[in-house]
Amino acid sequence: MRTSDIGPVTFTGKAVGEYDQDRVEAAVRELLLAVGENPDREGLRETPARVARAYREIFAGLYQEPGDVLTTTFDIGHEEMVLVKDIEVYSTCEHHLVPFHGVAHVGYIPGTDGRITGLSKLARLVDVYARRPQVQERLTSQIADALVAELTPRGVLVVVECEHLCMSMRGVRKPGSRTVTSAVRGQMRDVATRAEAMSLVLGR
Ligand SMILES: Nc1nc2c(ncn2[C@@H]2O[C@H](COP(=O)(O)OP(=O)(O)OP(=O)(O)O)[C@@H](O)[C@H]2O)c(=O)[nH]1
Ligand SMILES: [Zn+2]
Repeated sequence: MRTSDIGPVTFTGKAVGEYDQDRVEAAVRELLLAVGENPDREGLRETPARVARAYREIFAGLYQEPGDVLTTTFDIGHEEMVLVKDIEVYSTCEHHLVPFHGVAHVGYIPGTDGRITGLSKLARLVDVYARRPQVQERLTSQIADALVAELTPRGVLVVVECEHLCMSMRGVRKPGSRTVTSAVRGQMRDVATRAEAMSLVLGR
């Protein structure tokens, strides 16, 4: 567990083993057989290997830590809010293993040392947690807690808005519905600060 001036932080959801390409390939072949398909027909012959390569990418975040991407920090003495909006999110619902996708808005107020990180690093951090089997609420809070631990900022706000294909293409079948989750830490909890951040998020 790591701590920061905003509070204790735990990270969960990392890989418990190594990515096993051969095993994924065998499992996809088995899945195709189980749904009644013929994995040896021409169009499917390469599919298990292809899916195994794709899953390596889709679940790459299982093998990364926030510290791997929040590598570049600058001490420029900037103490005001920094917000990156509309960071594209592609993740995988851990209940049905189908995608959910949308955008994340990530904002923070630097600590008293004025230490900031590269803007692209915020988007990379989103990917670390999105590229895992996920639920949207955990994705949102993990991004916030990682920023707290790595940057010791005075405040953090993360808003994630996604459409879940498990709700669109199957099940309740409600395409177009969007789920909004937020995680607020430290001084971003102050009513006026939070209102300023939310107005920046919503002012498209
Ligand atoms: N809170 C939360 N729920 C999610 C997320 N992704 C999917 N779900 C929900 O997880 C629930 C799983 O419910 P179950 O009843 O176990 O599964 P199911 O029978 O396939 O449910 P339906 O989707 O309603 O058909 C569903 O209500 C999904 O909408 C997420 O990111 N956060
Ligand atoms: Zn789902």
